[in-house]
Amino acid sequence: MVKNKKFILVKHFEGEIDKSCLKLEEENVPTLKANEVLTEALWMSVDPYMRPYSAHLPLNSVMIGSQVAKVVESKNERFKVGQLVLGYFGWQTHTVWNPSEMSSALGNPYVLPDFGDLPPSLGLGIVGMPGLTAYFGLLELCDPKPKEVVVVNSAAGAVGSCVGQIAKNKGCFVIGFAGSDKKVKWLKETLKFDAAFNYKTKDVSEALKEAAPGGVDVYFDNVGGEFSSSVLYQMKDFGRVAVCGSISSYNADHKHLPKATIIQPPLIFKQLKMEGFVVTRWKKRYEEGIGQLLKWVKEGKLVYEEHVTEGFEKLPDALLGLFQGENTGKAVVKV
Ligand SMILES: NC(=O)C1=CN([C@@H]2O[C@H](COP(=O)(O)OP(=O)(O)OC[C@H]3O[C@@H](n4cnc5c(N)ncnc54)[C@H](OP(=O)(O)O)[C@@H]3O)[C@@H](O)[C@H]2O)C=CC1
Ligand SMILES: CCCCCCC/C=C/C=O
Repeated sequence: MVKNKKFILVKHFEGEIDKSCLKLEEENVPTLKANEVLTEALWMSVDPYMRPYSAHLPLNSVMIGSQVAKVVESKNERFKVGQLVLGYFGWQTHTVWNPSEMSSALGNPYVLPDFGDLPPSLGLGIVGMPGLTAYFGLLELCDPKPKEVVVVNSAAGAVGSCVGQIAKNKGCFVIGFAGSDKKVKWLKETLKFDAAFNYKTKDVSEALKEAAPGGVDVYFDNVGGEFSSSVLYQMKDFGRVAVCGSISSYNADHKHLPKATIIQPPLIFKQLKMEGFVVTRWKKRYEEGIGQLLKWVKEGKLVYEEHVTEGFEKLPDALLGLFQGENTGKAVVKV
């Protein structure tokens, strides 16, 4: 009998990720019915959204998340044994699913395109949801032009590293912020960012005055809070701001949220455009985005890094690691 291992959310997180909120269970995998598919997870994703989105997950549900999985049995002619699929199947090793009954809110499971020699785990990262977030968020909301100054934070992470590289490829002057000197070195030396700073040791306003004395045209925000207030005061007139993430506040108590400097003065007097977004807005264009991102990776125009944690049982540690800045590039778990 095939066994499914799964992590159940037994308590909602309060404050930092607490591993005891997740319980590992095992169950028998049921026999397939007509039209059903059985997949086995190969690579699992850990993403910051898991912290805020899990607050709405009913207790005792399988923890949310996407995975790259292999079709191991199929009674559905659209999915063949051996194919690799990307699906939001949650934190479980084996999933029985009926393609015609899957929810489409996040985008339905799809067969990965041909990655050639590239690892299939990229389907969770630069050629997956984080890459799409960078691609659509930056290009659709910020419309960066050659020579414009683009600032991105969490810049050595999955989304940020892709944002900075797309902006570089568009001919922009790119400034990244990350949480360690090692990450800063990677941004400058490998990703060829024009400037990069460790926000833990360098004041953000001072850094921007040094690197972009004329001001910032585009700000791609992954962090929020006081960091963002600082950047907004350094924007040029008619600057564009994509509000992608707010990881600095995901662990905060929503009844006592941290305060940040007010942002209305620069928004008004610099006539800024600031827009929040969720990547699923463009789910009808995912195929286009994935095709473009994969092409850029194959052409060497996008460089990727992965932070791999070994072992399904280590998923909670890997999720916690995101909030401790452990990862350079995309954090994934090899099952
Ligand atoms: N709107 C959308 O549709 C989407 C939004 N997102 C958002 O994009 C952001 C980046 O996601 P992703 O690229 O997957 O994750 P990352 O790969 O960037 O990993 C998270 C990183 O966040 C940084 N970080 C953690 N805690 C803090 C903190 N308190 N203050 C500042 N930085 C912190 C750490 O880097 P460091 O060492 O630099 O501190 C860490 O490595 C997140 O906010 C996420 O929610 C992601 C996907 C879709
Ligand atoms: C419940 C799965 C959500 C997937 C969409 C990701 C959007 C991320 C937003 C912020 O991190």
